[in-house]
Parts: sequence; C-alpha cells; structure tokens
Amino acid sequence: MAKVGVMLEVGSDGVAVITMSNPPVNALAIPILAGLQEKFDEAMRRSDVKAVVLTGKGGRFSGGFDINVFEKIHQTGNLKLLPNVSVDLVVNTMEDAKKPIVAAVEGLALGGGLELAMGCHARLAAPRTQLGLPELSLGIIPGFGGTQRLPRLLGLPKAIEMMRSSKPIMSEEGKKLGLIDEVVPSGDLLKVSRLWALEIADRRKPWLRSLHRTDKLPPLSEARKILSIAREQAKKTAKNLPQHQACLDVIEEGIIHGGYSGVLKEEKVFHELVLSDTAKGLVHVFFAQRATSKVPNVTDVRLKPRNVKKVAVLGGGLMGSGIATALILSNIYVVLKEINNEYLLKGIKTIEANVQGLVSKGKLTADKADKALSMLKGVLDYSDLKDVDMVIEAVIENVSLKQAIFSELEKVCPSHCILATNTSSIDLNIVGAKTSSQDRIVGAHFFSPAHVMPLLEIVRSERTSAQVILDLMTVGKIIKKVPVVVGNCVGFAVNRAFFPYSQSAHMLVNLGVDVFRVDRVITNFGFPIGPFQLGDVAGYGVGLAVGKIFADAFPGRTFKSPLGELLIKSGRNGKSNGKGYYIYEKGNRPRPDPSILPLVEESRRLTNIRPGGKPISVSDQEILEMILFPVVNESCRVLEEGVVIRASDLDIASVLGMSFPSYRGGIVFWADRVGADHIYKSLKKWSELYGSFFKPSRFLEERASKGVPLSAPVSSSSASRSRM
Ligand SMILES: C[C@H](O)CC(=O)SCCNC(=O)CCNC(=O)[C@H](O)C(C)(C)COP(=O)(O)OP(=O)(O)OC[C@H]1O[C@@H](n2cnc3c(N)ncnc32)[C@H](O)[C@@H]1OP(=O)(O)O
Repeated sequence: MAKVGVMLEVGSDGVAVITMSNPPVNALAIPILAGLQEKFDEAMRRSDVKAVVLTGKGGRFSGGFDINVFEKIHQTGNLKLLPNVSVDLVVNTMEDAKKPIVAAVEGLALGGGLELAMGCHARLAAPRTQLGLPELSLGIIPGFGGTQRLPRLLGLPKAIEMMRSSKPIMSEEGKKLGLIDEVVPSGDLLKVSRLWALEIADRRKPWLRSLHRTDKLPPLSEARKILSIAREQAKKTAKNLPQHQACLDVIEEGIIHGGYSGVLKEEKVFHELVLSDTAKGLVHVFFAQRATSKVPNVTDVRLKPRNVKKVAVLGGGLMGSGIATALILSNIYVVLKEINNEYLLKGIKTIEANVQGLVSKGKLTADKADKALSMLKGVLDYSDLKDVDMVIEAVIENVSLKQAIFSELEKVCPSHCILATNTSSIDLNIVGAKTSSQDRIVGAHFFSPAHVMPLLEIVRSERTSAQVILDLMTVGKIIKKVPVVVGNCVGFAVNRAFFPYSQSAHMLVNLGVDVFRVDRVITNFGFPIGPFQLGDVAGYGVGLAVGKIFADAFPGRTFKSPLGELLIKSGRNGKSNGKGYYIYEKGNRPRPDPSILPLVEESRRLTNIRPGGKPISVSDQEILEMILFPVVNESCRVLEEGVVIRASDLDIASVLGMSFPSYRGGIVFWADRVGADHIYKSLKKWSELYGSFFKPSRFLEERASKGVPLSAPVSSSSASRSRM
C-alpha cells in the first residue's frame, strides 16, 4: 500500500516535486493539506529549489477535498474541522509564491484537486484526464477558490456550466478552453512539467496568477446578463438546491469586486452550505452509493468476478428490449430470444429505437450506435444459448411459464451460466422449483426503461451462490447500473417499500383531496412527477396487477381504489394512449385533464370513506406525510426483515429506483431527519381515523419509543429470523 502523506523531492535541476499520496484518489484529507502547506513552505525556504511541480501519486492527481470531513461535520456540527486552505495555502502560499509552481495533472483533478491546480502558475495534463468541480452535486460550492479561478481561466459561460452540471471535461477540451496549458503524454508529464517550471522561473514562459486574470471575463453588463440567465435556469432546474444560486452570487461578487473579494465570500458561503440539509443528504448519498459495492460474504471473500461476454435475453417486450439495449451499449454480446417472428421483430425495433434515441439526444455517436447494434442477434429457439455466460429472463409474470423456461435453460445452457430472472414479484425459489440449479438462480430486477434507469436490484435467495451475486454485480457495473443486493420477498426492496406510495395517494383522493394538488405537493417535495402522473406513465394495468399482488401478500395494509378500473373502463390508459389524468400533447408539458373529475367523484362515491361524506381538510404538509409515512412504515419492515443489508442501501434504491430526491438523502435518511416519533404518532392517529392501512409497524413503534434512529443497524438475530 502506498504511503499516505506529502513527499518532497528536489532534483539536481533545482525543481522540487511535491507529491500527494492518499490512495485510491489522493483525497485532500486534513493531514494531506497540512503536509502540502509544510512542503510548499520548505520548497520556498530552500535555496536549492528554483521551481516546484505539484503532482499526485498513482496516476491520479486528486479527487478533491476529503468528503469524510463533511460527514464528520454533519455528525458533530463542528465547522472548525474545516482547514483554512483557500487563502492560507492556495492564495498566500501557492499563487503568490516567489517561485513558480506547475501542476502535473494525470487521471483526474476534481473539486479541491482542480482548485489546487488552478492555484498553480501553469497546468500540464496527461491525455484524457478528467477535470471538474463537482461540489454542487454535494450540496456545497467549490471552497478553495474554484468559483473565482475557473471563470478567469475558461470564461464565464463555460465555467458556470461546468460548476452547475458538476460534470468534468477532458484535458484535451481543457487545453482548447485555456484551463490546461499543454496536454503531454503520461510518460513525459513530469519531465515536461519540470522544464516548464524552470522556464517560468527564467521568465521564458509567462508567470500567470489565475486570480489576477481578467482577460477571459466579459464586461460587467454582459456578465450580469449571463448570470441572470443562469439564475433563471437554476430556478427551474434546481429549485430546492440552494447551492446553485449561492454559487452564482459568489461568482458575481468576484466579477464586481475582484477575485480576492470573491475568494473571501466563497469561503463564507461554503461554510454556510456545508451545514445545509441539502449537503447532508447529498454527502450521505455519496457514501451510501459506494457502500452498496460492499456485500458481506460476497465481496470480502477473495472471489474473482468471471467474465460475462455473451448474454441471452428472453423476451423482447419493454423490459427485455431495455435490458438488451443496456447490455449492447456496453459491448456485451446479446442473443435476444422471442417466441415468434412478429414479437422478435418488434423487440429488435424497440432496441433500435432506444439506441437511435440516444443518438438523437447527442448521448451516443452514430458509430457507437452501429457498433452496439452489431452486438445483437435475434433468435427463435434455444440453440444459440449453448455458449452464453448468462441468461436474463424477461417474459410475462406467469409462474408455470417461468418454471418451464428455467428447466429448459438448465438443459441447454452451459453449467457455468448464470440464470437470472427479471421478475418483479415472483419468489426465486418458485421460479427455480423445477430445476436443481438454485445456486445459480438470481434476480436481476431492472427498472423501466431499463436502458435509462440506473438501479439494478440483485435478488438473492438463500441458495444463490456468492460467485453468481458477484458476477451479476460486476455486469451491473459494466452496464453502468448501481447494483444493490437485496433479499427475496414480494416486491424486493423498492417496490415493496413503495407499494403504499400510490395507494396512499389514491386514499387521499378518495377522502376528497384534489388529484393535481397531490401531484403538486409531491413534485414540490422533489420527485420529478407525482403519483398520478407516474400512473399515467406506467399505465393503469400495471398498477392494478401490482396492487393485487401486494393485496394478496399483505392483507390488512393495502388500499384498493376503484379509480384505476374506472379510468380503464372509460378508455383511458395514461400516457400510452394519450388519455390519462393529464393531457399529453407533443411539444407541450402535460396539462391536468378536467374531464377525469366525474370519474374521481364516482370513485369517491364507491369507496365512501369521506368522514360524514365531506372532503377532509388537510395542509400540503399533511398530504406529503400521509403519502410518505406509509412508505417509511413499510421500509421499516424491509429493514427489520433484513431485505437490505443496511439502511443506506434502501436510501440508494429509493433514489435510483423511485427518483426520491437525492438531496433529501433517501427514504430512511429523510425519515430519521423527520423523526421516528413524529412518524409513529401520525400513523397511529391516521390508523384510528382511516383504518389499518396506516397502522404503524412493530419496528417503527419500537424505534420511536426507544429513540433509536431507523437507520441504526438491525440486530442480526432479528433480521435473520425474518429474512427471505
Ligand atoms: C473545498 C472543495 O471545493 C470541496 C471538495 O473538493 S468536495 C470533493 C469534490 N470531489 C468530488 O466530488 C469527487 C468525488 N469522487 C468521485 O467522484 C469518484 O470517487 C472518483 C471519480 C474520484 C473516482 O471514482 P471511482 O474510480 O469509481 O472510485 P469510487 O468508488 O467512487 O471511489 C473510490 C474510493 O475513494 C473514495 N473517495 C473518492 N473521492 C473522495 C473524496 N473526495 N473524499 C473522500 N473519499 C473519496 C470513495 O469513497 C471510495 O472509497 P471506498 O473504496 O472506501 O468506498
């Protein structure tokens, strides 16, 4: 393991190379920042040093400030944990140094890493190095002067775009835009950087201090226009994210009052934002997402993932074609099997349309699209499955059909082949009941559209082997999904936790609340669409089928609204036939359709649950809570039963599978911020008023009464008692 720290080495040429070492990404932990201060001071003091090169060990410059420090601040509230880097180190020690400093950047320079590089007097980078300021995606703004130096090096519009999108650019583009002085082959990077530093010292190359530059900044009136457009965009696209407006304010300060003023304001705002709820939620999501890669007894037992080169997808419907699309886009060869020519052609057409859709959105080049489509073969029988490494079955939810398919697969596929099912509801033990291959049967639960949605639930039964889980996790990462390993129960983690979501929305409407108000409350909270628009997108048939599965599995805590059936009877099927709760017209945002109101009234008449026949009176906050607290309640059962390994896995699953707003940290994180006690008491009150749908679970009651956070680990005995 490489040494953690900052090294200084002075060559016979008089160049001191300062190297940051903190694997795997050279995060700027407090001791690294202290080490940098110390080594720069030493280099400036030493008479044998003419110039300095700053670099990172292991082919990565730096992934930025150590995010663990934010987590500690969130736990303690202690802002003193933040070091004084922006002025003391970057401005006073580096930028205003008496000896030139060149950044030799390789692999990546993100956040504080890029900010250190921008504080140097020149930047050389290896090819395809990622350069970015992703701080806004953590709920903060750059805090080592990035809001000031990036606009001065790149120009205002591009700098705003990079910070607001949090997306990195490559060093080649950085060179064109002026962020990088030269792109140099990796093997020559240090050598060329040393020479460059000496040439600056000898005044043969310019000695530039980024913060003092103004040549790329537009005149004040134009800058104000650019900032005002960005503010309007941020209002629309980042309405609950205060860091976006804050970032623009800080940039403006520097344009009006000069870079140094901007640096001071940046530091102040950075400190304020670190403690915001948004930063707390997003930092939690950062670590929670990485934690999903750690699966006890799978990823820590020295197994090596096997190569999965060829996959058979059974069924070319919406899910199957989406899954096949995701695989071919990542260069995995796919055999798509259907039962007749008509279905097969339809499946292939859908895959082609998915791929072309990415091309027309500019997300894929035409060449890459052709390459992806060349990885696809359509077949009508099983003979092409004799050499596949994995099968993903995506046929209709029919137990006997699936059982027949899996016993056939056991015969035709090689013995190492992973047998995965995309079922969203059927028990894996039942799917594999007619085989003797339970150890290689696993759930690969994708979310629709499968080539777009980032979550992959990997469902294991008690018999699925660790090797198979690891292999599927690896394939999931290759196809750019976030795999979350979950236990085998009705609905698995996401659908199980969220089945009450649309049911409580329906209950509210049947209690007299307006459909569109419910959707508005939910989108104001941060979901991209509300439960009724979601129903339009999914189609009501799916909702009814899934509702029945949950009603059978969990009698006593489901609510059946007649509204879905009434809509179908009146010829509506949501977005697919253009007739839903909303009116869908090309080029226009969906508009509420008032003609559904008589159907809503009919539903209310049939359920007859309005107290005294009158609509209930509720605030927006109560609407939100009546929809999300039942989800928290079911999440408690998911946690108690050990369906997820840790609470944060359910947070990630809720963010990536249900589009729960990431800046609220996921369903359990959010619930803990609201407080188990308030959730318990509210559910108890509603269960007395409106019935057992709201009845608090034992787990919630216990945690609320003991004051233990819902996210605290479940004791292994209680989890294994009820697991799978
Ligand atoms: C003051 C400043 O302006 C404020 C800042 O700099 S805030 C930080 C800004 N930087 C970022 O947001 C970058 C965050 N990191 C990343 O995006 C990605 O980790 C990466 C692109 C650097 C590398 O990605 P990848 O190779 O897929 O590895 P990934 O699994 O994400 O990370 C590897 C490990 O490094 C850790 N790590 C990555 N960046 C880190 C950081 N900035 N601080 C602390 N740990 C970090 C991860 O938590 C993970 O740890 P684990 O192995 O224990 O789970």
